[in-house]
Amino acid sequence: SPPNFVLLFADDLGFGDLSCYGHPSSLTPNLDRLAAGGLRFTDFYCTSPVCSPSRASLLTGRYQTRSGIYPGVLYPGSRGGLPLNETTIAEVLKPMGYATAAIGKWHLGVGANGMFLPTRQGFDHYLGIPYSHDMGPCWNLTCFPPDVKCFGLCDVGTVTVPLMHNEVIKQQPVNFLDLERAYSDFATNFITTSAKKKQPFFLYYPSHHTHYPQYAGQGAAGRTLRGPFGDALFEFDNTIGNLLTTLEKTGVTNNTLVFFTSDNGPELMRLSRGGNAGPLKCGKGTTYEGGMREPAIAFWPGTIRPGVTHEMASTLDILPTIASLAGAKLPQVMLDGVDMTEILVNQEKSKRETMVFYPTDPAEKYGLFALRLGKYKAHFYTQGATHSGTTPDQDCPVFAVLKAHDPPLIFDLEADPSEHYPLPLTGKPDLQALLERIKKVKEQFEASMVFGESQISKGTDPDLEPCCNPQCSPKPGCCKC
Ligand SMILES: O=[N+]([O-])c1ccc(O)c(OS(=O)(=O)O)c1
Ligand SMILES: [Mg+2]
Repeated sequence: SPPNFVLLFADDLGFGDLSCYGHPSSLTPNLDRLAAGGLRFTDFYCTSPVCSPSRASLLTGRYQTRSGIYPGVLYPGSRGGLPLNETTIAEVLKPMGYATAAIGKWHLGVGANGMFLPTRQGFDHYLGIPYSHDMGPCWNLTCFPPDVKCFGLCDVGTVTVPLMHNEVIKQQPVNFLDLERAYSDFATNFITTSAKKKQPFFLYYPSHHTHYPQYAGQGAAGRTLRGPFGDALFEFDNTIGNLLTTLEKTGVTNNTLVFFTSDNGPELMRLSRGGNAGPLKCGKGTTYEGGMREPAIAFWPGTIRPGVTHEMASTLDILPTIASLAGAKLPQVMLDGVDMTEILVNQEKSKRETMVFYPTDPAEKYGLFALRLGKYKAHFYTQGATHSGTTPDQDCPVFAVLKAHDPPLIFDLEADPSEHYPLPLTGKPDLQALLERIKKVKEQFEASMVFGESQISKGTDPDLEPCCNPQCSPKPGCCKC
């Protein structure tokens, strides 16, 4: 019978944040269990150093430049969103009879009359906050029990954060202390209902954890050595435990692929309340490894043998892989992802030889900033980012201005995963040959790339911000239910 899929997507979680990736004080027993019983990736990439573009690529198998989710991210009042003519993983699976649900952070558009929401993109059910939970004032909201206010101000001047059920606002502002329990119950009910009906299901759970401002309810707050960030991560891990228990109870564990990864690198700017990129350079907002190499785990007892793979793979590859495993038709569009079933099932080599790195704000005149070819990473442009500020590495903060490199900086990521030691190209014939290959790959990629109309350049309209009592005034403060 066709396999079920559970796609777990963390927010702003770094390559070094999980206990099974070496973090000394994080507490992630369920993710560690997935890693021990599944395939842990060491070279897995997202496609953008920030949220919305990365999520667009995950759900479509296409770079964000093709679907138009660039530059930057979507906001509560954005006019644009993931174009409805893009085919999401949910839409690939619906014709095969799958039940589909999305729970958590959408961040691919709300739009007029909720036209871009998950229920319009192939998901039967949605419960969540349609964008980052800092996109609304949080200084007066409770993030930890009994009444510890959230850290920082978040975005003042827009509506408070809404919890939506399908296309209806269920709560505004959301109560962060009850949120994870609501997500967990919604998810376990969805799994149980589908399993009882013997209907194959796709559960997409893009958690808000561990995005700023961190929050955690009873049972997670104060439970980890790592403090607030660790408690938020522990709450996410606990929900994952609930999902695994439900898969067991409903007897579908051996017929379900669980895949975990994260949307972009950690916010180093939050100091000890931020994430950790491990040995990788910089973090969120940059095209260094710390901004785009993510933790990733594939779990499917009886089908995927436990182990670690160093093969290169990406969020782009998840749609083609799920389509192949479900026997579903691929969308007839230019896909950038490749099927990685052979890596999962036979620990084969990856079909992916290259990975392209776009910055937060891609532009046709610059094109890709960096690319990886085999073990080599070439940077044609480098730039720091606000989200990667406060680290001792002077390449990471926003005052590390845009710099072109011709010839590109080239690193050997197997000998030097931290991108410390650029290879000396002069007088080395074999490196000159490598440089030529890299330039050829870049040319071919850029020739294939057609930038779709920017959805984010359509701007924002305050009237489009989700408001639970739209007739009220004065906006946005009156939107409370
Ligand atoms: O890249 N950005 O321009 C950007 C702006 C505001 C955010 O809150 C943000 O963070 S994100 O939404 O979690 O990616 C990113
Ligand atoms: Mg993010």
